[in-house]
Amino acid sequence: MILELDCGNSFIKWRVINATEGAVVAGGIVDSDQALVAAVATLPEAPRRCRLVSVRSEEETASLSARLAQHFALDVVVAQSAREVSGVRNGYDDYQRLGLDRWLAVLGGFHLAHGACLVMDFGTAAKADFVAADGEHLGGFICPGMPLMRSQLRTHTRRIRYDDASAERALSSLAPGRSTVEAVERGCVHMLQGFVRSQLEHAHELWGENFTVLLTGGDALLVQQAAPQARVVPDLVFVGLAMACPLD
Ligand SMILES: Nc1ncnc2c1ncn2[C@@H]1O[C@H](COP(=O)(O)OP(=O)(O)O)[C@@H](O)[C@H]1O
Ligand SMILES: CC(C)(COP(=O)(O)O)[C@@H](O)C(=O)NCCC(=O)O
Ligand SMILES: [K+]
Repeated sequence: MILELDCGNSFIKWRVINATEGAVVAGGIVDSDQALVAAVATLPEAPRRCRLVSVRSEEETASLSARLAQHFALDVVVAQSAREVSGVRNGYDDYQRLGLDRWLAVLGGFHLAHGACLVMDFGTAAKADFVAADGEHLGGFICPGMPLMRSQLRTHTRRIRYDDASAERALSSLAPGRSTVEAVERGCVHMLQGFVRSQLEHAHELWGENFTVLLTGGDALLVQQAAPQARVVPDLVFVGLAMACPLD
């Protein structure tokens, strides 16, 4: 069994795969290292190996690795930046600066698309990355995702205040809001969908009709209607993680 982790700025996504077939046997989303340890401790069979990607600080990533080594005697392989993997070339001037979650989503996206692709990831931040048919990563865009937009409005205004349960209810429609919570939650979704449409336009300018669109991240479903042709791949970062960190 292999434990795989995707440590984002808000949540740790984890799953356990069978080392031989790669079948997913367990998984979940947790908001702390402690909660991860607790979840893994309840598994019927302890994982023997672990690979992870993190966009957290070096210290946080090292501390999580140490905790996993201590609790489960796991050897942890941490994904590292690279100029090129599996025919995909990192497009950043300084390849080490490209967020590792973006890099792995790009690797996974190109692998699944077998050609030009637009990869969009909706987590704490919203990210779009472009990969040409020859594997060249052309770069991308980063803007605030749903959690950041929402918290900026709540923090920097006096009268925008609402709870998580009403936020969830507000997203049952995208019609003009008739309350603060509806106006904000739906407004932010419209911002993200606008982002998606402009990335699609850019991809059309580059490649005409010849490209694949991949959506991932915790908020991918909020934007799906803006990209009806897109493939939603919730585990896209894990696809790239396996490519960047083969364990055999
Ligand atoms: N089952 C879930 N658990 C937690 N957050 C979720 C879940 N499904 C969707 N989300 C949403 O996903 C977003 C976080 O996305 P994620 O890709 O995990 O971010 P990050 O990688 O930056 O930590 C949040 O806006 C959250 O509300
Ligand atoms: C852009 C990000 C903050 C996204 O983080 P996430 O939303 O996945 O938590 C992360 O990919 C990152 O720290 N990138 C480094 C900067 C860059 O990619 O240019
Ligand atoms: K992420």
